[in-house]
Amino acid sequence: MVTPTIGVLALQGDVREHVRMLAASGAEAVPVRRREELLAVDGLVLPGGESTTMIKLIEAFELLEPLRKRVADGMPAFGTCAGMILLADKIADGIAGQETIGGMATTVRRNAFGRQVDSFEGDLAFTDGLAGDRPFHAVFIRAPWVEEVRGHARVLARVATGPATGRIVAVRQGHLLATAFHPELTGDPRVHEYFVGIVKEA
Ligand SMILES: NC(=O)CC[C@H](N)C(=O)O
Repeated sequence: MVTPTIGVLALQGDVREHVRMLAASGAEAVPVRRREELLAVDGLVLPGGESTTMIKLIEAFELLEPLRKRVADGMPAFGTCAGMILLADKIADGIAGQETIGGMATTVRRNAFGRQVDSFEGDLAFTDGLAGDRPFHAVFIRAPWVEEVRGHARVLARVATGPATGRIVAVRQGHLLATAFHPELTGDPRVHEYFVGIVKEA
């Protein structure tokens, strides 16, 4: 596939920023709101926003089962922040009964960095050659972290400084990718390019 078509789930959250980054990373980017649109894409980005709101909208738009099925059937998906929560099999502190799409063998903790450090920025060193030799400047906004990875989920990056040092903030499991931060906000296309590569391989 020369130019993959990658959808951005467009029910809530920072959709436009992802569309722009995907377009700059060698993909055709399209918003996805309906089942037929979901079925037509080669991969999907789940943006940041508010995971409790997003899952309600996903249910209201009757997308939960179609999303679960496409993810289970191998469609590459990339979740950022709230999107990372949506891809996790478990939420450590979710409001009672908060559903996820699931698929990644991870447990995430919402708003994990706490109130004082609500939002912050920092440089990350990635494994897996994702970022070459240069650190990736990451923006965290009321971010979750990954409390635990199981099975085939692999850690790609951890927080490098401060009280949260060592916390897992990027994970890959085969065709699934998740970051606790917002790579769509900093103008550095490396994480999006990496995801476009996963979609091309799939
Ligand atoms: N920037 C974000 O996506 C924040 C995620 C939000 N705290 C949630 O739990 O859904």
